[in-house]
Amino acid sequence: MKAAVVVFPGSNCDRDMAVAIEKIGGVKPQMVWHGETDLPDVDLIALPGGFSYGDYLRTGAIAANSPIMSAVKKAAEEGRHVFGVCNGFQMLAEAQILPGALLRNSGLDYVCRDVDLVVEDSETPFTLAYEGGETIRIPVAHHDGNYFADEDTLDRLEGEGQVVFRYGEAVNGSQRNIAGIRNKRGNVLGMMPHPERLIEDELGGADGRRLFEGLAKTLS
Ligand SMILES: NC(=O)CC[C@H](N)C(=O)O
Repeated sequence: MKAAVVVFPGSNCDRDMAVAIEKIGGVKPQMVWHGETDLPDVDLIALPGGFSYGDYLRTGAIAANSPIMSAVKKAAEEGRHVFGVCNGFQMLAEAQILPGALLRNSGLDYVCRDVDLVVEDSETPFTLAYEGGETIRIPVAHHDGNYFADEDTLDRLEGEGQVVFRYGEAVNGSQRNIAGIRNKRGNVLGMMPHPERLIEDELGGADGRRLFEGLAKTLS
């Protein structure tokens, strides 16, 4: 699987993402600086977690206006796979590549722990190695993970099967416990939990591994 990981000032999960892609996908991804205007010819573009621009203004808002994001938007429209984790999801929402917004956690605290996550849709290219309805354990680490959208948008997301992951417990106040959504076409996924942090038992668990296995299967 040919992949690129976009790096922003303040990214801190870019290396973990690159390691997961290389270990499971078999090919070292290209690291692309946010100031570039073109993406390499890849099948997967990953927007990693972190604190781009120190989360100033609103988290993900400045990164969403980086030069590379026009290319990311175009790639998404062309059907290439785009995967945003945590700060990457916040950027996808700010860039309006995915609907909704990630607000401050309802408890106003930074939540950093493993959480139960229900795989609502196991038919996306990102989740096909999971069972539908399965509960997995994946870490979260964020202060702005409280997913918000208006009721019509939420109903549409649910109706079209675009809710891919839902928290199996109270985490951050997200509407309808939404933890991850996809676009209508299914080639863009944004999620707050970090599957790239849990890809082997030595790290405390491997529930994140199958996401990359699914991608590798789809994109090989
Ligand atoms: N791990 C991360 O990507 C942190 C995300 C983010 N900037 C927040 O705390 O909300």
